[in-house]
Amino acid sequence: MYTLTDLTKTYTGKRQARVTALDSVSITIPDGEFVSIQGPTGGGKSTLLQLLGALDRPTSGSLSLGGTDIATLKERELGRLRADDIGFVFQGFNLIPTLTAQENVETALVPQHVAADERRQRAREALESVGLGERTDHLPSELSGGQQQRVAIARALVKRPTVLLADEPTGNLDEHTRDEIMALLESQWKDRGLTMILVTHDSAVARRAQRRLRLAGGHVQDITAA
Ligand SMILES: Nc1ncnc2c1ncn2[C@@H]1O[C@H](COP(=O)(O)OP(=O)(O)OP(=O)(O)O)[C@@H](O)[C@H]1O
Repeated sequence: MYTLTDLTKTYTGKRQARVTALDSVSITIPDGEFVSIQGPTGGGKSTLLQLLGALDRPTSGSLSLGGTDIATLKERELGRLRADDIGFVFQGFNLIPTLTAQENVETALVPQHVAADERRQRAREALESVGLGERTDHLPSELSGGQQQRVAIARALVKRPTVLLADEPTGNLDEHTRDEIMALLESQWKDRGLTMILVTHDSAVARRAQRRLRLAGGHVQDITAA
């Protein structure tokens, strides 16, 4: 479970004034929940996802995942948390263009020191689970956008995380492919009992979540019933 208490993040640039990206946000996200986050540009969505993903630390307040306070972890421990527990999916897929689908998925297991044989086996299974068992030797440039996102989802899930964070995962896809990717994410969420947190500008996507949050001006609001 995530517990956020008075979570605040400010950025201080060299020349610009201080920006409060998140302003005293307090929410809990139970294990296994599917949450969507919407809101205007600059509202703080990416900042929140970065904190939830242990990619950055809050300025003040606390953020705990399963009882571990992320704000107090050392860099190495943050790295281990990211490598073991948190899968990321991005709008732009972020695949390595010179590696095949299979190799891209295997890279997620390197920080976990999984032996090469097991890496190959698990990556193949992950690609099969996203419907790409026949495409393991293709380069990203040889795959469609939807297929590339499937590889990225396999890469996020092959390490068996407890949390999946997705930043506009369907932002680069047409409506039909968007629906296919959402169906895939939802089936993986159910099968694996993941906590899934998804940032989106697309209300059709956001409505599929169990709980809908809106972030604007650094403040969070529950709009599930809206
Ligand atoms: N590294 C940074 N340095 C300074 N200001 C930043 C930094 N990152 C974000 N901000 C500011 O913090 C605020 C929140 O930004 P954030 O990227 O979290 O919003 P967002 O809701 O994800 O927006 P978008 O929908 O455009 O991606 C904005 O005012 C932004 O300019």
